[in-house]
Amino acid sequence: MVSAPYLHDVTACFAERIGEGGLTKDAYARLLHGCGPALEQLRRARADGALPFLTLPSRRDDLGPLATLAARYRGAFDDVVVLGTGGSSLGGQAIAALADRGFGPPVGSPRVHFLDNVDPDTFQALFAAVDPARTGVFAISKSGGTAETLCQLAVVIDRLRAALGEDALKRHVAVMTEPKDSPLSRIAERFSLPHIDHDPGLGGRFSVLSTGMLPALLLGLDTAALRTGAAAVLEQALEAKDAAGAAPAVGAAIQVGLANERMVSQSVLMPYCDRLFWFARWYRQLWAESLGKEGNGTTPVDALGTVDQHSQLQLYLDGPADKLFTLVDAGMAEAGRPVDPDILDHPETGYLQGRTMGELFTAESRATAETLIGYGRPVRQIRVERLDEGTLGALFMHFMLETAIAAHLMGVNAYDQPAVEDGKRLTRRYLQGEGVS
Ligand SMILES: O=P(O)(O)OC[C@H]1O[C@](O)(CO)[C@@H](O)[C@@H]1O
Repeated sequence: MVSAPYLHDVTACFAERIGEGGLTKDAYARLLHGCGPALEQLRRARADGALPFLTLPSRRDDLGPLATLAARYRGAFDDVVVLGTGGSSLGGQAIAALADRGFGPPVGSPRVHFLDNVDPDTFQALFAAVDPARTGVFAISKSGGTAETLCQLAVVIDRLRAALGEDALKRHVAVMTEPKDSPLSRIAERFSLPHIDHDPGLGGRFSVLSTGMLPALLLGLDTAALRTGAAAVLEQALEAKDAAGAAPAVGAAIQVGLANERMVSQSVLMPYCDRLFWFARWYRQLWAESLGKEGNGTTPVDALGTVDQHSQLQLYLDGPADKLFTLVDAGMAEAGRPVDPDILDHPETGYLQGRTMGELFTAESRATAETLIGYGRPVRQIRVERLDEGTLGALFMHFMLETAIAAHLMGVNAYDQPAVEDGKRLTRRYLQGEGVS
């Protein structure tokens, strides 16, 4: 059993059963051995700053400008719209879900809306719902050239300018992008918008501890705790005496080993916690875009317990045996009020009487894990005692490291996404009129 600060029983269910199925103990040991150089590479990258996602957890100096902007936005606006897509949006959404469960933000915070698509209907609905004078905008794009984000921003600026005048834009709109000439940085310059630098070495899907900070600050979350939780997992993994003691390395070896043996082609992340719904979406991009290269990779599937027990579990148990399951238990066993037996008094529901919702949640998570194991499916469980900024930061770092190490084992570059460029080129050609009848 491997444990890290904040995360418990990270691989327990499966690591103890290696050798029972197609992944032999020898093959697993060889992969674990291969994690040694991967960890060494990460140590070096942290020391020389080559991978900023490894140095961000211990930094605080970059938070100043974000805190200043967040304080101004909190004071001036009822609604803040975060524009951007992929890694420039999903991390922020995963963090925001900690504070806003969909029923409104905490007292003193604006409503934070993430618009990551270019559906005109959604934008129409947004403009109908917000008061321009009380609305702030934060556009995030690492490259500064993503068509969707530029189109979103152009549309929003147009609406704000019409409502408030051009001079007001610099108070209502800010951007986060690389410090270089780009379509986005030119817009910022032209309208004198505040510009927060996006670290050029920080790929979008590894940027959550940077791009997610403004949403966190707007919603009154503790950004230092997010980074401290990430730092604890990083420290534990990189200082472990061998790969077997580094939970992300164990996770990577299991995932890659099962894929090599053709035992899995999909990786299902199923938290039992609504607040981790967006975390699973964030993970989906991280795993897919980092590893899906040259025929490698497994398809990440984001699921939610208990909801998907009632929609996906039949397939998971009795469909193709091609999935690895990672269940996340967010320590809610004690939460909620006990069910009053006076209200639920049917003899068939005696098992619920006096039990809390949290107990039902936890029993279902355990029952699902054991049922999957009973069907011979590879399962691992991650337990956090309590979901908060620290444990969420820990989860982010665990999966970023696991992905980086898996990429090393597969021999692919985790930090690029060359194939998606083809579709972008074609989109540009269509919009320029080529091939459009
Ligand atoms: O932050 P940017 O540069 O706008 O990119 C957004 C997203 O688009 C991608 O480049 C893929 O098209 C992702 O890797 C990235 O997270």
